[in-house]
Amino acid sequence: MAWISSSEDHLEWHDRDTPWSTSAFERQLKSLGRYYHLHHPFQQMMARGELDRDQLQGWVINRFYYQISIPRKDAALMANCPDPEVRRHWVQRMIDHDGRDEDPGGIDAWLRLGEAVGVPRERMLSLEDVLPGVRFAVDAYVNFAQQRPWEEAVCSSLTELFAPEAHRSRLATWPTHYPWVEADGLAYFRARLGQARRDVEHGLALTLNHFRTAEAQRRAMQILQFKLDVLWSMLDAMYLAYIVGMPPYQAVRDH
Ligand SMILES: O=C(O)c1cc(C(=O)O)c2c(n1)C(=O)C(=O)c1cc(C(=O)O)[nH]c1-2
Repeated sequence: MAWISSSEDHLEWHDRDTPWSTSAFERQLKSLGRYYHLHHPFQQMMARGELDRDQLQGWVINRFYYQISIPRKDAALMANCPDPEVRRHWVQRMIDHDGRDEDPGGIDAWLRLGEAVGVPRERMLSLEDVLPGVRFAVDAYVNFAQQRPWEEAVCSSLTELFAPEAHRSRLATWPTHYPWVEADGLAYFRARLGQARRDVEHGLALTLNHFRTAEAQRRAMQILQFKLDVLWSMLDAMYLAYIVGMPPYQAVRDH
């Protein structure tokens, strides 16, 4: 059985050689939002308040590996990009995560989120509870940015089109469902609402401008689907470990 990332059945084409107009291309990219990790059963459970403390902690711990990898991904993209105009803009993403001067940045905000859900900094920084499947998925994203042309790496960041809805959902549901999480911990999600909007305007404009032929636009759709696969696979690994109760090597340990 083919899963969605190997199928183009859901795309609307006039014919395979005619590119979409810019607005149709944008619409097609946005249509992939239906595969965003917001709709994964793990995040659906999170939004319904069905995760216990260990499961919520597991998500925060594993997502930390994503958080620390994003600026490495952005540095790789910039290393491949000869255009100073793009780099001047893009560098802000690294500053958002790594911080500068008085601003401790997004990685630090995620560590504070960890503390708010009861995970000490040292445990999160140790990365020892990061699941192998999450590592592989996140590393695939960093490798992609290292190995592919920078415009493809820009396109791969476009899942951020859909991220504000995920942040908003957590801000809306956590205080009710997880009242034991200290409210300050949610600052990361709040900060991302504005940052993601700014980032995505830039990334989308670059993508719409660069991928112009029908073939290139198909490639852009595949790239965005690849990134959706990264995010979905991370949650698959977490679901298996924390919801099904089958972390790696469980079967071996049980014998
Ligand atoms: O919490 C989320 O659901 C979520 C998703 C994504 C994403 O779609 O990749 C990002 C973020 N958050 C995020 O906070 C963030 O800084 C970010 C950067 C990027 C990227 O690909 O460059 N994605 C995301």
